[in-house]
Amino acid sequence: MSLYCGIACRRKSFWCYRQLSTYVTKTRYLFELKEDDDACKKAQQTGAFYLFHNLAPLLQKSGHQYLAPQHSLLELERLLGKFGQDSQRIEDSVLIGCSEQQEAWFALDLGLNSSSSINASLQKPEVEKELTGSFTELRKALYQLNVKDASLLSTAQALLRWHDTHQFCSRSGQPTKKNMAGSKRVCSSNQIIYYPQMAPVVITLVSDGTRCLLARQSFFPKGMYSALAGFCDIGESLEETVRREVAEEVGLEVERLHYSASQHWPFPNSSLMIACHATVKPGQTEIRLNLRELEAAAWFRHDEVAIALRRNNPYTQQQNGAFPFCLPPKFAIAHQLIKEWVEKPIRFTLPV
Ligand SMILES: NC(=O)c1ccc[n+]([C@@H]2O[C@H](COP(=O)([O-])OP(=O)(O)OC[C@H]3O[C@@H](n4cnc5c(N)ncnc54)[C@H](O)[C@@H]3O)[C@@H](O)[C@H]2O)c1
Ligand SMILES: [Mg+2]
Repeated sequence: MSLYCGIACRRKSFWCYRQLSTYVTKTRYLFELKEDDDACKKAQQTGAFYLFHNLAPLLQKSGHQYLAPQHSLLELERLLGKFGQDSQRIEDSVLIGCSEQQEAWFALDLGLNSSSSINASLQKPEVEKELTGSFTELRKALYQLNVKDASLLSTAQALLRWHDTHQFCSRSGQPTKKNMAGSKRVCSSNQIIYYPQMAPVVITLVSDGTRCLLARQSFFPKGMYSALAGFCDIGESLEETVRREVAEEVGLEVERLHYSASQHWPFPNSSLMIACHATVKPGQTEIRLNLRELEAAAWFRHDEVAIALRRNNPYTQQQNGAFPFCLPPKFAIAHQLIKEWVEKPIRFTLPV
């Protein structure tokens, strides 16, 4: 990493990147691509594309892992040509990041109806055969993707879904148009700009000092338990949401709170997961389950949770009936929160 220069001068490109650290250079480059449609279109020529079909990413199996293949613009144009589509469709792609060498990464959904092309969506089996991969449900694939691909595909899916569901202005009813990068949509009749949104959600690992509280919803994979989660209501602080959600879902009063980390989560719509540890008042540990929200909740001992964490792919192992319960995938912040609780004592800072 070179020294952070702090001086941004305008030259040929939007920013002069000389002397900036790799991270700052990358960030400024992505900013430029979001602001400048021509620069973004140019970046597509040397960029890499991740393909989706109805929000399922194209993946290739390699042993027990899934890999997310990248395609060049040329390969994509050839593919669209083969299936009778014009390359105009590439304008539906969204920018999702770039490499340290400033190779821009894009995502394109070949299954959703395209706003920039009159042709219908591409048929999934034909495309899978052509690209020697399969469009796989992202939620299931998360267990077998590396963290970088999981994160990139989650961003891509969330952005593609947002564009698919925000094609009209909610004030005028007129179509909205995306910019080249897909970082916003604009209504041409009144110039209202729409930006992709995330709903804030708190996820809390409640502890009584020696045990932690895990719960499951009926749609979770069989045997999977996670920390308590809930959407922030309008007007609430993070602390108020934690206190309300824990009371609503398991009938307990949270005493102290410690912020841990945050994560974007694409399912079922974009959320910003804000992860916290919390304790309950000593002696007040009796769970009163809210059956409208949860199927089950229980206190788990440290050693039980530590064993569950060590399993490689709890989902598969649970299906075999070998273990009493399993935890969310490594990539999920719930997993990180539980791991943190198992590995080190938490210093509680915030009273609620
Ligand atoms: N990344 C992780 O580790 C992880 C772990 C657990 C849960 N989650 C996510 O957290 C989210 C919230 O958890 P939950 O379902 O227990 O929340 P919740 O306890 O608030 O219950 C969901 C209900 O809240 C209501 N609601 C209020 N505001 C809403 C909004 N903006 N969007 C949707 N519904 C809203 C709806 O009636 C919905 O049925 C879920 O989407 C889930 O995917 C992520
Ligand atoms: Mg909940």
